Amino acid sequence: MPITLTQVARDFGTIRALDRISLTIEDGSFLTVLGASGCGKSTLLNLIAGLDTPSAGHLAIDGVPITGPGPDRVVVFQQPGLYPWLTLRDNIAFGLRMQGPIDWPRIDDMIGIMGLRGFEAHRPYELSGGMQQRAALARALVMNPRVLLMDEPFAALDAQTRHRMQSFLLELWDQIGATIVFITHDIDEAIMLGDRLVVMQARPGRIAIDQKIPLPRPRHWDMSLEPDYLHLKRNIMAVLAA
Ligand SMILES: Nc1ncnc2c1ncn2[C@@H]1O[C@H](COP(=O)(O)OP(=O)(O)OP(=O)(O)O)[C@@H](O)[C@H]1O
Repeated sequence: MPITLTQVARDFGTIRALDRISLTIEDGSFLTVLGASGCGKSTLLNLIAGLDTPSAGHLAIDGVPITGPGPDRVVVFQQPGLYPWLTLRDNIAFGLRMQGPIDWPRIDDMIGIMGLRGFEAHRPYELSGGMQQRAALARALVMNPRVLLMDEPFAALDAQTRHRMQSFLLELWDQIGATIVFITHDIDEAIMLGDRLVVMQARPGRIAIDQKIPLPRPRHWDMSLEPDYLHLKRNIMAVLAA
């Protein structure tokens, strides 16, 4: 069952951050949301996460109104936000503490999947940026969310690490089958990752493009030289420049 947004608006004082957003996000799909700074991307994500409430319209998941955060929806931010005093393993387990006894074998499996084995006892400052972000992703995934909300999760990484993390996320998504809503400033990242792409425009924040990405999976970077890809990218650039 999908996430549905119906005529959603969000005002901050006189600023209309989002205006009449209607969107259906299919279960298990990968939606990328692209737009210039200030067009309401984070506001949209926060509403889906239940961290904020709309000024008008409504949001639902499986037809049930979203009234607050829930364990079915987990957010991954640009900054990994690991606790500096905890080891990598304890950081990853942190979210599960609230839910009763920690399933340590599951934590250790996730550490393996993330390629972090051997670093369990390290503190965040002893890890590279990419490793910290993988730990943040692991911390989110051990919660077994149906929906992963990602707010520019790779924006702070260098280009190479970013490419590695993008490929890694696609492989992971293939295995976990969660719905992903992924916010980015980066056109190539938006096209390369998503099944579907929403491009937003600012003041007020509105959907300017909402379309399926016509590229087969698995994705490869050399697809970015194909005519379909370049055509889509050119259309998006025109909208972003408008
Ligand atoms: N808590 C808030 N109080 C007041 N204004 C806000 C608040 N949150 C967002 N806004 C305003 O709403 C608009 C949309 O902000 P939002 O952070 O959603 O944009 P964004 O597309 O995520 O930007 P960026 O890419 O820079 O993160 C902006 O004009 C912002 O100043």
